Amino acid sequence: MDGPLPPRESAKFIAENSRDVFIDGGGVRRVAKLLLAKASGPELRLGGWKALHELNPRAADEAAVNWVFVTDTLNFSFWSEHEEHKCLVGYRGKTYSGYWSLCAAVNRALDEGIPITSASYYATVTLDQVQHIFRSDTDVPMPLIEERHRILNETGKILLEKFEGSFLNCVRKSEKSAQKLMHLVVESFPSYRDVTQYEGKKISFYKRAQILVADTWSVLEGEGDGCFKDISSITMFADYRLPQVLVHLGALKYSKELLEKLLKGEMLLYGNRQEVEIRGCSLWCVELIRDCLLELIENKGEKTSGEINSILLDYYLWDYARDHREDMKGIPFHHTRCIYY
Ligand SMILES: Nc1nc2c(c(CN[C@H]3C=C[C@H](O)[C@@H]3O)cn2[C@@H]2O[C@H](COP(=O)(O)O)[C@@H](O)[C@H]2O)c(=O)[nH]1
Repeated sequence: MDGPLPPRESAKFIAENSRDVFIDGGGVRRVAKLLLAKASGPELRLGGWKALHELNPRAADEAAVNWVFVTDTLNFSFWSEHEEHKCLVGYRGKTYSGYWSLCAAVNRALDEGIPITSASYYATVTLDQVQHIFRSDTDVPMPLIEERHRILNETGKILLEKFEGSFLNCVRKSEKSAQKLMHLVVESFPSYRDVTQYEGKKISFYKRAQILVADTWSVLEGEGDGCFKDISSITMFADYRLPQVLVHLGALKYSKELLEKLLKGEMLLYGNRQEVEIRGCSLWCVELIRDCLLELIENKGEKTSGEINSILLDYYLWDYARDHREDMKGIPFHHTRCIYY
């Protein structure tokens, strides 16, 4: 049976057939120009992953790779129905929300002597222990906590059975190919199988598998086992934040009907046509921004610190969304509750 279209081809197909989400060529060029000004800065380079984010591991060793694996295994669905009422985690004097609340909880557990990044621990961790580890400082728990527990047990058991309990062994089996690692992750771990249908075709986004490869590349600083020769074949990660920031920057537009639905906070089911169009057009939009940016860099003869790829653009735009939360308040993000992003 033939597999789904790969993410990049899926996104192109969706963008060509989309009925409620559109890419704005002028907006794409404006975003590329915004990024051109940053091309030689600290944000658009591999080192930013550690330099700009205090919760990410400093090391580039096996423990750091297993930290990335467990956080990206749980890297989904942090949004809350009411923005002012959400899960928060305090860690070392700072309060974290969203994705960072997950990282803060992982680091807090490690500080408490709980080996949350060890497969031999999370393969049999109980729901009570998971609720304690990811406890919130507010009365709003981290969303999908039961699913997170189920996925930890499932993933831990597979990592023990197939990769002697360490994700670094999985990385080494990929022989420094980002594509091979992405497919090995999707084949081995069911919760990473971010695939659905669109207009009769099987399509894939593999959002968590792609960000896992990207974060592995980042934590290993692009060297040794993390020196993936095809890292630039990884696309942006189709989550719920990137669409919001692309609309805010004018590179993506919604139909009136879809915008009204999102402004009302209506839920979209995973695999729903409009949800797929939001994710697919966002992915394709970032590919076009990257192409435009690379052209601008070449025309300007701009020096960059290394190859600019969709991963670095994605990281930058995601961080931009975090830093401009207030400015983006009027732009809705789509509400889909699932384990894939
Ligand atoms: N496209 C894209 N989506 C990303 C990330 C990250 C974390 N990566 C950072 C960590 C280290 C690196 O330096 C990266 O900067 C999380 N997410 C997704 O966002 C959503 C959470 O959003 P909020 O509710 O605002 O926290 C959720 O779907 C989550 O899966 C990314 O980078 N790109």
